[in-house]
Parts: sequence; C-alpha cells; structure tokens
Amino acid sequence: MTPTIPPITSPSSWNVSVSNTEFWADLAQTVLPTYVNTCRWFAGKARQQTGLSVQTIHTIALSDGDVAYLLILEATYADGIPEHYLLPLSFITDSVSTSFQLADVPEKGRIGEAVIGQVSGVLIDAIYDERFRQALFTNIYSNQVLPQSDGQLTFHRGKGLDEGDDKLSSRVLPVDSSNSAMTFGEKYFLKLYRKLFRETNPEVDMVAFLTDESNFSHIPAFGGSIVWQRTQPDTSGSSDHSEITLGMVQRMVENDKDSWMQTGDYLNDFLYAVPQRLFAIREDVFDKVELLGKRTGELHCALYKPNRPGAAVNPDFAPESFTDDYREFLITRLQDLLERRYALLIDNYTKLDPQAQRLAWVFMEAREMIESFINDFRNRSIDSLRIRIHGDYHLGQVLATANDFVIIDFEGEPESSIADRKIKHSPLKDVAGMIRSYHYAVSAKLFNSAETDELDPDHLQRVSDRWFYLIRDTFMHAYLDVFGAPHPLFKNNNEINFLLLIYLLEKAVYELGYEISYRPSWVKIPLRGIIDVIREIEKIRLSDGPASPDIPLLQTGLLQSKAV
Ligand SMILES: Nc1ncnc2c1ncn2[C@@H]1O[C@H](COP(=O)(O)OP(=O)(O)O)[C@@H](O)[C@H]1O
Ligand SMILES: O=P(O)(O)O[C@H]1O[C@H](CO)[C@@H](O[C@H]2O[C@H](CO)[C@@H](O)[C@H](O)[C@H]2O)[C@H](O)[C@H]1O
Repeated sequence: MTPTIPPITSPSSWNVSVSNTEFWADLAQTVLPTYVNTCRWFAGKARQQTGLSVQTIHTIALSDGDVAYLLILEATYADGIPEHYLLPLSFITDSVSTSFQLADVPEKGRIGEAVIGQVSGVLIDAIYDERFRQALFTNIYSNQVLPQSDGQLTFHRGKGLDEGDDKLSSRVLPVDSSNSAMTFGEKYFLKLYRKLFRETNPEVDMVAFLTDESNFSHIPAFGGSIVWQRTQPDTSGSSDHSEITLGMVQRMVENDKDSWMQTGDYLNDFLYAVPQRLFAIREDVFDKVELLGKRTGELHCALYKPNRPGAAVNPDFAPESFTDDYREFLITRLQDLLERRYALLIDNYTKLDPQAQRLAWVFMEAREMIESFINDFRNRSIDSLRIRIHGDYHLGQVLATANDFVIIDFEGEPESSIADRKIKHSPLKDVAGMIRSYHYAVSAKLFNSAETDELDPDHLQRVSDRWFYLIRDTFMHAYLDVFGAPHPLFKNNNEINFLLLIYLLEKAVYELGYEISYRPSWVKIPLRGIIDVIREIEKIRLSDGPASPDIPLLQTGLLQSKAV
C-alpha cells in the first residue's frame, strides 16, 4: 500500500459505486498506477507507460449483501497497443463480516485507504476476500449468467467439478506468477487471468480438446470457466461480441513440487560434488528426465490428429505444413523480437554486471549473422509438420506427482497475442522450451551457489555444459522414441536440428526480455543460451556449401542414430 497518498474519497456508498465515474477516474490517476507496478502480473513494468484507466466495471454480489467489482484496466504505452488487465476490488471496512479479517490480507493485496460513502476502509485485491472467492466458485458451480452493463459474465461448470462440492473453503495460493491462483477444498484450482485478450484463452481450448478428444491423462481435468461475453465494441472499435476468458477451474493435482524444484533438488547432489571434482548424477535423475521426455512425446501425439478420410476435421487442431505464410510469420516475429531485445539490452546495459555485459557484447556483435540465419528459413526445404502445442513449456509447467508428471498452464507465451498463441508450430518449439529449462536449472544452481564461489568460471561452465548435454540428450532420446520411425511430424534429423535451433534461439531471446524485466541478476542465463545457438550457427556457416548442404548440429551422435 502507498501510505503517502491520502485516502480516496467518494460521497456515494460502495454498493452503488459502479456508476460513480469520477471515483474510478480518481482511483486510476492516484493509487492504481503505483499499485499495479508492484504486481507480478502486470507485464508493462519495463515499458514506457502513458496512462491507466478503468475501462469496464462488472459487479459481483457477495453472500452478505456486499459487492465486489471486477475492474478491467486499460494500460497505454508510448509504443505498441494498449493492454487490458483484470483487477477484482473489495472495500473492507469494520462492518465487513467477522469471518474476514483485514489482517489476513497480505501487503501486496492492499491497494489503498479510502473513505467511501463516509465509511473508512481499505481497498484490496478481492482475491484476498473469502466472500469474493466463494462468489466466483458458487457462480461456476451453478452455471450462473450475470448481466452487466457491457454484456454478461458467464460462469460455466465443467465435467471435472463434482456434484455436492458447492461449499468448500478457499485460500489464495502463494504462487508468484502472471495470474492469480486459488484453491477450493484443496480439490479444485481456480486461475484468474490477469492480462486479458479479446478471444477465448488458448488454455481453455487446449484443456477441453485434450479432455474430450484424446486419452492423454497427464493434465488436470477441466472444472469450468468464467467468460465475459461483450456486447459493446472495445476502444479499437472492433469486434462487438468477443468472448474474454477471465478464469478457469481445474482439478487440483496433489504434488510435492513442480519439476523445476524437483530438478533443483536433484542438482544439489551434483552441486555438492563439483568442488570435489566429482561428476555425480543419480540414476533416478535420468529416469525422471526420460519419463518427462516420454510424457512430452505423448502430449504431442495427443495433439497430432491427422485428417482421417471420412472423419470430421477439427481445423483448430489439424496438422499443417510449413507454409510460406507461417515462415514469414516466424521470421517477422523473430526479427521483431530481436529488434526489441537489442533495444531493451542497450537501454539496460549499464545495469548489467560485467560478466553479463561481456555476454551481451557477443550477442550484439552476432546480430548480422543471426539475422541472416533467420532469413535462411524463408527458402530452406522443410517437410515437417506443425500442430497446436503447449507454447510456454518449461519445468515450472510440469507438476511432479508421486511417480509421474502432470502438465499445466496451456496459456501459451505471456508476451504474445492470443491469436499468435493459437498458431501451429513444430512441437520442437516445446522441446526447445524444455531444453532451455534444463539449461536454466543447471546454470541457476551452479552459478548462484556459495559452494562454487571459489571455482574457476571456465571450469564451472564446462561442468555445467556436461550436465546439460547429458540431460538434454536423454530427454530428446525418450521424446523421439515415443513416435517411432518414420516420425509423423519430423522429416529427418537435419530438419529436427534446424528447427530446434530456430526455436531455441527464439526462446532464449524471449527469455532475455523476461529476465531483464523480472530477474535482472539472471540475464546471463538466456544470454549463454543465445551464445550456444550462435556457436551452432557458426558451425552451419562453416559447413554449408555445395559439398555438405546440411549436417546435423546438436548432439550429432544421438540424432543420427535415430532412424527418422
Ligand atoms: N491443477 C493444479 N493443481 C495444483 N496446483 C496447480 C494446478 N495448476 C497450477 N498449479 C500451481 O499454480 C502455479 C501457477 O499455475 P500456472 O498454471 O502455471 O499459472 P500461470 O499461468 O499464472 O503461470 C503452478 O506453478 C502450480 O504450482
Ligand atoms: O510460468 P509463466 O507462464 O509465468 O512463464 C514465464 O515465467 C517463467 C519463470 O517462472 C519463465 O521461465 C524461465 O524461467 C524458468 C525458471 O524460473 C525456466 O525454467 C524457463 O526455462 C525460463 O524460460 C517463462 O519464460 C515465462 O514465460
């Protein structure tokens, strides 16, 4: 909460504030900009913000007669299109039900003090209000439709929400991510989306497809959704009937941790052995990596639906070739991403530590070579296929259960538009995501630990690379094994390697922006990833020629041995 700002005041009472435009304008100009910039879910922090306004307000009735509001905030920037965010708001006063205590609201949930209708209280993010959480869940359970001034809120109950589960106690999960998460009776997981788009969230599409049209059981079952069906045009004047997904319920998965944390635990053995010049990996680490490779392959098999003669085609999921349009899309996207990242890197260069600055230089000096590698993609022969994929696949998106894995968060890349997140890619984009994540895991562990402080950085780099390559190849091996030969989605090893490099580059460049915005001390990790790809591109440039038009690049032994 920002104590320097005096309390917001409004003459009308909280329950009728929805129509008090002056109050919302005041809020948007005073406390809200400071508040949203403290929130992990607000992605505009690193951009030059030019304004914040309350675009739409939905009213949600609470069981004690009070109300909460769902604010749709519009954030504008010096460049690029505006973004929209969901902020649920409750006003907590002394008269609020005794079951709810202001003391239970963490500092990060407190927006500011206010005097509304002559009553003093605190405006909070309503996810911390048990009454609001109950209202969301009860509305989903009973398939409610709530008319609003702009369209309606439609609460939909899915197959995974059991009869009789309408009164479960809830809590906010302490996950720090791009959305907000809560649980009901420790049985259901409700995700409230923060950054909003004019279309159905791909996560709902993907989870529904996998639940209804495949036997893939390594995702949590679908429990329902919250959708805002608009009737009014948005500020751009386009689309007057868009469906905006605000939330989704899934079954809660009993898990100890996600695979990021599990891998981190496994890496502890490795870390402690490094100063003794021992290379320690337990067999069960390889077993886990193999199992994740297998589950990833199975996920892609479930998402791969060839058009069978006579069978109804679901065009949203039918495989497609590497068309000129797709190539152009990917090239433009990568070029644009690179341009934005170079600019961001230059703007933030002086804030980087000397080692990160050296890596940044290598990246900057390789710009021309990277761009010509990307341009090559336009004319290269590619006969592999594209399908719908996870899109933001990394170790944090895989929950580790007692003996297996459950894959979550099918929302796609947070930085992309929803339309772009639904574009079909080679599934190697997901594979590249997981490979990058293993690289992150070992780098974060080895380079951020007291145990290795005294070690020569070059030696540490070699040790880290050894672990990474072993794990990467184990994952790839298990992944490719799922499909057998010939592989239905990849033409041959050359294509696998080329596409992997393209997606590895894209992912690492994407991550560079993520780290500059959220974890500047980790910037070195994606920079090292980018430099790895640069080294591989250099090898292609050396080998590309009439005599050897293509050679397998990554872990040649492994990939050549697979008959695809
Ligand atoms: N179905 C589930 N069961 C249990 N925990 C879950 C479930 N889905 C997500 N989580 C937990 O919540 C965290 C955030 O969920 P995620 O879908 O990744 O949200 P975000 O889109 O905000 O990143 C996960 O890392 C995991 O710890
Ligand atoms: O989980 P999100 O959808 O919010 O994904 C974003 O945040 C991730 C970090 O939590 C980020 O992932 C990067 O860091 C991970 C380790 O924390 C690492 O495993 C991933 O490989 C790396 O990309 C992700 O990129 C971002 O979209």
